[in-house]
Amino acid sequence: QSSSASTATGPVALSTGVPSITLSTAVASATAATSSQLPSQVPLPPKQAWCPSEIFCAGPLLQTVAVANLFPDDKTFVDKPTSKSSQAVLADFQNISQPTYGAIVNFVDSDFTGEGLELEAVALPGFNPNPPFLKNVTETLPKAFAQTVHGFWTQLIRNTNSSTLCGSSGKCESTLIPLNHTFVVPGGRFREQYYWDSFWIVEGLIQSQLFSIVNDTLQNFMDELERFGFIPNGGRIYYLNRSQPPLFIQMLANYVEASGDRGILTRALPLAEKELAWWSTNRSISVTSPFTNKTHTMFRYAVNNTAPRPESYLADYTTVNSVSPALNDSAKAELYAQLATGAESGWDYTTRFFLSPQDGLNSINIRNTVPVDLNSILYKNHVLMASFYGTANTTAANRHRAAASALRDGILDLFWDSSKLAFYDFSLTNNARNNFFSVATFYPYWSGIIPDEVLANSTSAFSAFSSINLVLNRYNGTFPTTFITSGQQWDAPNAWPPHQYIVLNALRALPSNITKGSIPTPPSNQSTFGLIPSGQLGLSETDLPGQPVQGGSTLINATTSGPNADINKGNNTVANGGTAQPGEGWGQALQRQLANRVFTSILCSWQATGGSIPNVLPRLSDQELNVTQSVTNTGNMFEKFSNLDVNSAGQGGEYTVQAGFGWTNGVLLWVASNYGAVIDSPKCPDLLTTPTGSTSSSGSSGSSGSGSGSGGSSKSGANGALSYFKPFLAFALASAIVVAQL
Ligand SMILES: OC[C@H]1O[C@H](O[C@H]2O[C@H](CO)[C@@H](O)[C@H](O)[C@H]2O)[C@H](O)[C@@H](O)[C@@H]1O
Repeated sequence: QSSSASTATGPVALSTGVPSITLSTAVASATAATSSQLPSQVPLPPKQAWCPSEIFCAGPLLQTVAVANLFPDDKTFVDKPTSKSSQAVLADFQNISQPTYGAIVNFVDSDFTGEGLELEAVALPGFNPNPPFLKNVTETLPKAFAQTVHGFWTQLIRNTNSSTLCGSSGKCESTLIPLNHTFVVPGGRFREQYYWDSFWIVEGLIQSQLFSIVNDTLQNFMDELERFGFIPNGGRIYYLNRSQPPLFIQMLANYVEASGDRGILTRALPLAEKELAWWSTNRSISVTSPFTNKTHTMFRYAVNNTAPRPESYLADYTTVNSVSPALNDSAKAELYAQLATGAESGWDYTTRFFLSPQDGLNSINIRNTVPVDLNSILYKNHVLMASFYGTANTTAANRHRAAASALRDGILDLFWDSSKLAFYDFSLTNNARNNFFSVATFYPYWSGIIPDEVLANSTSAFSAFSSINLVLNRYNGTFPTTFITSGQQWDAPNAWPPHQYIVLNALRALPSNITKGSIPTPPSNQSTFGLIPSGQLGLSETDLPGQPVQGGSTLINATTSGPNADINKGNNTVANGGTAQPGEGWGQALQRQLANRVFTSILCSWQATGGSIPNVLPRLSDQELNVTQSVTNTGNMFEKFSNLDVNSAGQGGEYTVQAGFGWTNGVLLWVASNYGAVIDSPKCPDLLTTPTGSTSSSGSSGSSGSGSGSGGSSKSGANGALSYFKPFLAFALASAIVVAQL
């Protein structure tokens, strides 16, 4: 990226009583001399029937703007409504005689407006600043932080406001899918409603007793089911070829249980059936087990797509066109389909779904993978549907019970490895279990599937969960997505809030008779790695990611094996793991420790980026905040975290780490509500003296910790730390080189 986009930031006029949001509108910026011609382009991909816009979907206009690389984030352009009618925009594009950088910048400036302008902030009527769940939190600082985070909802509530487009003519075009009801956005570049994010947002809203917003969220999803037959990845037309992990039924169940509103089921049950039918028709596959020879109907992510994702056009175009030797058209189409499928899984992207990790993203093979998490989610959906119908409709209830039972058989047959005591994905390519360990191993427990070997006794149950013990002892932060450091955002060292929730709920699902007794001690001269069944992680101890520690004046990796590798081991507990409770078993101890780490990670990274609470949590000094380039910031609630620090955001992937952030708020509130009695005040590292300081958290997306950023993504943000930019710069540089070569 030879020049960065600048950001025009201005307050948006809002009516009284509505929280003010700041729209940061990225300004197009040429990445070469304005008079230079754009790089030559490869032939256009086929038009995508599901995405007919001639402006925002695959076609000459989008490819030309993408190749010009005007914005640090590909999503910026496709989120900019036009400022003229579609016909006028297309005519202006046709009239560009010389496609120079300058001509494309002028075109975008004159024909498009600010990203996110079709949205408006909405007040939360009757917002209660003191929700009852706060009574569950004992200590002063955790309680004050939970209350602060509860207040962040006010910054993330949106309505569609198409009237802001094109004055009163209403003929301008935007990618936003208008929604009839209020919704909650994740934050930062994610300006629209997202499917699986909403599950954790709903969990938090339930703690906050904001039931009408949960109802609105569900009504929007039901409208989408009526309109499209499925729930799209997110609220933009460029997401209309794919869904995301199907958690609608589970949101519905949690809402009905918390609010008592069974009335919603009249509308919801037929639409839930419609969603399940969509997954069966479009995403099921018959798999004959090499272990038992039984045939199971299972589910996979599988998007039909033969073009770059519009919101990541240049990224996909670069990935596909830089493979060496060059791919033919059908191989390109297959890779585009795999990339879109990765996005459908919610894990975009991860080594978990790569055929050969050394070939990286080019080898993504998710369409030929049967994922343990997706099938566990669908199993639980059927269990919940059976209970919704209950005795009022025993035929339907029995149908769902049978579907759940069949899926359970498939999950235990295909995914469960009884010698390693772990669940793994099934590879259709190799007709075998993938020997790749990830946090997805905990989904079946969360869904209520507990293998007999785990139920057998406390020793084998602990073995199945021993990786959590390793993480808490060996690393400073929370449970990583995988143990492979790849630069992809769903790999180490990134730890995502939703997954901490899954791990905690997996532990909660275990019966108490197998979680009694204290956490086992490793064999002599071994670390907690020695408690993990042989081969479970698929890595030797020394191949695990290193944990940086201060070594004199520099950072070095902690010892990688033996007892000293457990750098966070304390007396009866782990650092930032709370206080051991009388009589707690190992299951409760692991939950208490992980819940404290989650709280610590979120709070410390917020404080390190300028967060403070009057009379409870002082604002750090400018000298300290300068370390994270957060002197003018008020704290970031990050979307993902590093498991190497408790005050660091995650990194990697195709966009910079975002702040806001819906699911982080949701998980924090859920943890506060469920573990508040055992959450201690976090001990945040000193930014000036600890190794974490030099690489730790800072503003990322230009949004404040309160999640107020509704626009303005990433690199152009006011407070971005260089450490966050590095992966992107490497990617951008690679993109520029490839584009230049084309
Ligand atoms: O623009 C790239 C991709 O961004 C989204 O994915 C990431 O953010 C989502 C919102 O928080 C989250 O649901 C997903 O798990 C993240 O990986 C989007 O969902 C992708 O479809 C999109 O291609």
